[in-house]
Amino acid sequence: MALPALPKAELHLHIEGTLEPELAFALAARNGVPLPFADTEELRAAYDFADLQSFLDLYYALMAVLRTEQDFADLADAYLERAAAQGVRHAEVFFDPQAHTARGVPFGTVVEGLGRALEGAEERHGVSTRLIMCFLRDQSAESALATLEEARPHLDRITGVGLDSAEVGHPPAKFAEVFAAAAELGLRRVAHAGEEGPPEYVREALDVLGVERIDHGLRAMEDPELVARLVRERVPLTLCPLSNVRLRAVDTLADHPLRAMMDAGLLVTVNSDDPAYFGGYVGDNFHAVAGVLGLGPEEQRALARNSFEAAFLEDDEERRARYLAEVAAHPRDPRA
Ligand code: HPA
Ligand SMILES: [Zn+2]
Repeated sequence: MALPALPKAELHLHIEGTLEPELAFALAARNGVPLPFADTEELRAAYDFADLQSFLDLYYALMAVLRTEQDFADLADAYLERAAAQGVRHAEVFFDPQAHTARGVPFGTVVEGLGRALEGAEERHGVSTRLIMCFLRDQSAESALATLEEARPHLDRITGVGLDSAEVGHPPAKFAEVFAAAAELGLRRVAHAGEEGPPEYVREALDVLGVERIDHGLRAMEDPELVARLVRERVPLTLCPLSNVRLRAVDTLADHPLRAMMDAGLLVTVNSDDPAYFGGYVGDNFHAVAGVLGLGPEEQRALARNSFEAAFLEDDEERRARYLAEVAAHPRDPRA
């Protein structure tokens, strides 16, 4: 008998990156949107990325099939079902509103569709949720500010803001004003930094944007002083091992610094980033690193605890305590 999946929170997940080829083709048919691929097999064959940008090009192109509130609800519900099957009890979900509004899909269509699926997730899948709106860092600061304005009527659905898309050449400081405005509105703050960009971007995200978690943060390891600070301040890092291999931030999974980061005392978590594109959901990421980096059951349990500690659950500490108790009570594998 297989053991039940280890309970965990997923904190770094782009909902548009959960668009599986089968759903992409179903939505393309439903909406009459042509796709430049003959079938799912041909589409999957395109998932051979050289770097972040080569992935982003396909990621944005495929979003063309997402048009209606129902499309966004279906996308999120499909993710939540898969995530629940891999032990996810709490999911903090990113979305990229500018990628949709730029092609004529209203902000409200996106957020109401996603919001509908997320609010039903506890009952349908046993997963609690938060929604985090990301600004595209390769767009202008003005566009980010306009997006925050569009979000105002929907803030009851949005917990925080993030920063994603092409990193190099777009330092966090470019978004100082919109992050300050988001903080004024009571929104939590995170940012991608140190995926392809230098350690300086991690420092800037903390000092200029006031972020509470760093998404990726891999390249922080090049800067021992920064590592010491991240340890001292217990800044969570949301790592995505399979993503890092697919986008060539690391050569192979065996070269991934996850274990070194744990050993350095960093508060790291394991996440899936864009699971439809990178070969696995969060449980698959756990299995892969456990096998290749030799993480035993207690180390995996520590990663699961970290995920609940790093979650934005300050408004529901009872729930956080319940999830941590589930991790503690998770049955030990008698073979381990
Ligand atoms: O891995 C990523 N990095 C930056 N931006 C992104 N947008 C979706 N996935 C990613
Ligand atoms: Zn990401």
